[in-house]
Amino acid sequence: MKNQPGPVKHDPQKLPSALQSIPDLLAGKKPAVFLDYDGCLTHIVKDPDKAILSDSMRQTLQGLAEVCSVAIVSGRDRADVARLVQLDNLYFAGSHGFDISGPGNMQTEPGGAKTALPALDASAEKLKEKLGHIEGAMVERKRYAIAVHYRNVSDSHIDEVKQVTATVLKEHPQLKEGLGKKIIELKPNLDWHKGKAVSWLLQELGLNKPGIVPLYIGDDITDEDAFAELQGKGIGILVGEHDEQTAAEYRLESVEEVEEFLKSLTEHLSKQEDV
Ligand SMILES: O=P(O)(O)OC[C@H]1O[C@H](O[C@H]2O[C@H](CO)[C@@H](O)[C@H](O)[C@H]2O)[C@H](O)[C@@H](O)[C@@H]1O
Repeated sequence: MKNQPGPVKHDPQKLPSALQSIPDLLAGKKPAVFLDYDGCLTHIVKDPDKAILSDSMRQTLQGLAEVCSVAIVSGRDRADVARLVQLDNLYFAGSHGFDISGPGNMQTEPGGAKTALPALDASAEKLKEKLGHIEGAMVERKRYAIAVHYRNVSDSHIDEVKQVTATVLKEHPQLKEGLGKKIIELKPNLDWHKGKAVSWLLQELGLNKPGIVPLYIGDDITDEDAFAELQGKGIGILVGEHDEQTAAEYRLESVEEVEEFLKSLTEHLSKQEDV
């Protein structure tokens, strides 16, 4: 069997700004908008519980969801991100896409992650026990993932956090490692990620059609799966930058630019509807 070619990667700094490109991005089509949460809709902060959505971003999302389909695709627990966003006309894919809900009582787990629950339970307990003495280390249990946070750990203890996490991971082949901004994640060792969740939603919502262009906006390494999945079918927009090359094709500088972009997109679509 021939190897599939990988996604085309770009230098984030050289990407064109999505803000100046809305008509080009849409090319006369209607968008379906997929958004990451942390670092995209809210700034990265020290305490994950303090990453609160601003009222103005909430209003912006609500307005956009009135003119096109909008989904939040997050590494957070689905219930957590839904509670932070507080809008009922959006779709939510939590635990990196393993746990999906939406309007009309949609609630589903298409990645088949249930089998990983015992390993996740055992690992979370072990990690809490083994990392409890390290100041600033935090174990965040999501339904289908665990994030080990080291943002608030002193430099001299970060290696210990990484080593403990690697040891626990090794004991559970049902789980695999994921990386993010100052976190190491333990995720079900399955062929499922944010990109697959986006494709699943497009199919399920009847959005796989020529008149629709899927847009995915995110800032982190885990968003690369979605950017790659959309190459040739839609458009990835990277917010800021991470440490690697990106499969996104456009960029936005900051959370503020994400909001400006979403507002302009809503305005553009509302004008189209008035015609
Ligand atoms: O996919 P996302 O919606 O971007 O979620 C990714 C992770 O976001 C959260 O952690 C990150 O944001 C925190 C708050 O700003 C920050 O303290 C942390 O260092 C970041 O890694 C969340 O806590 C994780 O569960 C998500 O996986």
